[in-house]
Amino acid sequence: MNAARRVLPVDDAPLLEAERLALKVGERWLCCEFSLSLAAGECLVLLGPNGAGKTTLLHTLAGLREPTVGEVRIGGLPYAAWPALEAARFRGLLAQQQPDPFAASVLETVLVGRHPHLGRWGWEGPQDVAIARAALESVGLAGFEQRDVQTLSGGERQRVAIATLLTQAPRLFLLDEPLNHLDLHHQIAALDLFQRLVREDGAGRGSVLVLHDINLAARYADHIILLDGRGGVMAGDRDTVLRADLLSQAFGHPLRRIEHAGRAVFLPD
Ligand SMILES: Nc1ncnc2c1ncn2[C@@H]1O[C@H](COP(=O)(O)OP(=O)(O)OP(=O)(O)O)[C@@H](O)[C@H]1O
Repeated sequence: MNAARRVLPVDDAPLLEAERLALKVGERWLCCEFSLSLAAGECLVLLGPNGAGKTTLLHTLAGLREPTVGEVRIGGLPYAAWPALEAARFRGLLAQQQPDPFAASVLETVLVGRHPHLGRWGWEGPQDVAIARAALESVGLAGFEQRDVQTLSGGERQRVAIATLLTQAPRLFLLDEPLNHLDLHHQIAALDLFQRLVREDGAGRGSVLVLHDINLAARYADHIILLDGRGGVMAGDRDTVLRADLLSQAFGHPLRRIEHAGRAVFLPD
């Protein structure tokens, strides 16, 4: 092995760090300076009203756009230090939309997740197919392999997208509205699945989720970043940020907090 080759990631570094980050689109500041650090085993949820900047922030954390101010690091190093394929094995993004311009089978679509892992010639082997099949099974889509993705329902297509990300098998999951199109059962199943993966001992995984449901955020998040849509950011542990007054201000609608079975529930007035 070439001794000069950089070893990624840095030992014991947090999965994800943002230092003194601030984001601007056009003339508008989406968020003022804040910092975050996500360790293995943790889940961070991004909350805020429409247009507040959640997707822009997630894409910045994914390395798809430069921060206006500050720095993002994964595994202890800025994206510029990561070769693209190694970064794709470390972090994976579930995008908000899944465009399907061409006909393709569900299995072919899910196998796209293996690309960062393939050898020089880019052929998928039996092991890659087995990983893809296991991912489809874990989202309840065993038996859908040969279906054309263009014929799927919205919820089925979303679960194919989740299976594609599982097939990619990154350590850091970045999920933009992963519950889009999912019914209640599949919403909980998807969040439980990612929680299990993140909490698995020794796996070194973590997750960042954009959610619209405050109660699901209260149930699954360790940390919350709440964008108020006016450039304000509240970042911290779940119980520090999930306060009725802060949420009411950010969403522009009064909310009340109720304790039920040891769990905080937020109800709109
Ligand atoms: N290239 C751009 N030029 C101008 N404005 C932009 C650009 N990209 C994003 N925006 C604006 O930045 C704001 C934040 O967008 P973003 O998609 O990050 O919001 P969001 O919180 O994810 O919203 P939603 O909950 O509706 O999905 C929006 O008002 C959007 O119109």
